[in-house]
Amino acid sequence: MSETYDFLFKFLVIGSAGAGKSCLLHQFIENKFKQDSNHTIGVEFGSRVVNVGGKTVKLQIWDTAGQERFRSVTRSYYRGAAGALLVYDITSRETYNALTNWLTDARTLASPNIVIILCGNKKDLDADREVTFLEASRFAQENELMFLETSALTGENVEEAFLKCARTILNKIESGWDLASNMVMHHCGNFGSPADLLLKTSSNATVRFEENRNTADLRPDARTSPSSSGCLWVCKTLIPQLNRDLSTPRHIWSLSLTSDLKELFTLDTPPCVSFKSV
Ligand SMILES: Nc1nc2c(ncn2[C@@H]2O[C@H](COP(=O)(O)OP(=O)(O)OP(=O)(O)O)[C@@H](O)[C@H]2O)c(=O)[nH]1
Repeated sequence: MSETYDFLFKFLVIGSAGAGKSCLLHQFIENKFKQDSNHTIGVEFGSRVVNVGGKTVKLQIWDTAGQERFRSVTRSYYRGAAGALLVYDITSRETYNALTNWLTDARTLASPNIVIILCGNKKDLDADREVTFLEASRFAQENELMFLETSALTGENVEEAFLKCARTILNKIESGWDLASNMVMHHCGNFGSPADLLLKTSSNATVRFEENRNTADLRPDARTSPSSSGCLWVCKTLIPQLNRDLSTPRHIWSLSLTSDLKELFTLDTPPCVSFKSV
């Protein structure tokens, strides 16, 4: 079933094992507490369409395993993320102490511009608290993070955390944040359907597709008419090669944009398109 939305953002939920990442995602998607949550193995995935400031935004959320042994797997999912919930458990100083490492991963592997909200989870267990609100809010301020204390159990601030992050990304895009000047979208993986690949750009942007050193400039006449949120490029209809090649595992291609990418990536089926700076 197809859904329509103005923007799609890839989100990550990162942080140490047991902090409550899977429960936060479950509360956000299902609106209830996940009983008997087990350790995540590798990566899990959920999505929800929300309304942010009058725009429809699809959040494509990747819940990563916090256990160290999955670190190399989860790291490969960071690319292309526009936002992240960085989660610690307020009753566990150990999970708080690990925040700097998670933050470094997010900013180096996703993007230095990634919008991050720090979530002090298990707010309902205030009596067992090991990390004060003040201490964490200072850490957030020093590291340019937004901050909320949440409870996946009661649902307190869960919706707010995701929406606050989405709102900040949207504000940045709408105030002309050029997320992708000199950026190359880069994919190495397996697509379900190339029809899902869409790019929104400003009306004067040009897009170049590169594959095995062959390049093809996308034709301006193949764009849909400019809308308030920019031009929409539907790559499937523009580049016949995409139909063939995007479903090949580990096929590598890239898209370069001259300017003004309005939307980071738009794919329904994971793994999604990601990008890197050049
Ligand atoms: N009291 C309380 N318990 C919570 C809350 N969130 C999660 N838990 C519990 O904390 C434990 C770990 O939760 P998970 O969501 O599985 O933790 P995780 O961060 O996804 O762990 P990994 O998948 O190993 O990285 C489970 O026993 C949950 O029931 C919360 O807000 N309050």
